[in-house]
Amino acid sequence: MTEAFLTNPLVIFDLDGTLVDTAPDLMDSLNHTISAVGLEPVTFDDVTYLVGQGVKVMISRAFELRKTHLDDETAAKLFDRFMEHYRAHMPGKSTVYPGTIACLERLAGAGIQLAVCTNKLEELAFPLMDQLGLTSHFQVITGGDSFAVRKPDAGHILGTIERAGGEASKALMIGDSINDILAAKNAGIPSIAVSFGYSHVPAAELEPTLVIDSFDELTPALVEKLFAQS
Ligand SMILES: O=C(O)COP(=O)(O)O
Ligand SMILES: [Mg+2]
Repeated sequence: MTEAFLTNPLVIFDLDGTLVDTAPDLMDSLNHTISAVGLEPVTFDDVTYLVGQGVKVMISRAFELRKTHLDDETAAKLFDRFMEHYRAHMPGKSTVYPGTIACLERLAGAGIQLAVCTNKLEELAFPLMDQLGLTSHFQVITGGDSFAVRKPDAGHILGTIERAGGEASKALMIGDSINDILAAKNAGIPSIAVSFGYSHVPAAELEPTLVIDSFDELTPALVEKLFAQS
């Protein structure tokens, strides 16, 4: 119910590994990319190490995994190769996690504002969200290149809150990786870690305010409780 809140709270979602299971496509495009230089394909087990800091970091980490040097010129070429492949196959096998849409509708119905704060580049995040029918649920979507900094820098979250017309004292971050939880801590806001994403350690070890195993658990009452505690 809208009157549950005096000011409009803002719930900020991460994208990859939180709203959308993008790993199969990220891995397909990454393997297509690194095959150009003969690097051995990565596997699904590597996802938690590779994903979280955007495309450039993902490519450089694949080279680290294979103990191979990556020079700047090759990195630039491989970045273009990744972008072309990922864009061409979008939305591919990526799916919205179960219970997500119902959760977004439940929160919005209670007068909660919704935003996305992803390290994915805008030119990938925006069309992917469009194609999965997610865009209209959010007031604001910011990507890894929307500001001069990105998660885990507080500036990414604070910039998202500002664009949404929200207040840090009434904002909550929900994500799957250390970058999300650290960014929330750096911004001084509570956080929820989802246990089903691409974290390299169990969600509880990220030390969020709370861990959830499904969006079915995320209710307006829970959001209100977290603000009351913080
Ligand atoms: O694309 C990435 O590496 C991370 O994206 P995310 O911030 O939405 O998890
Ligand atoms: Mg993520």
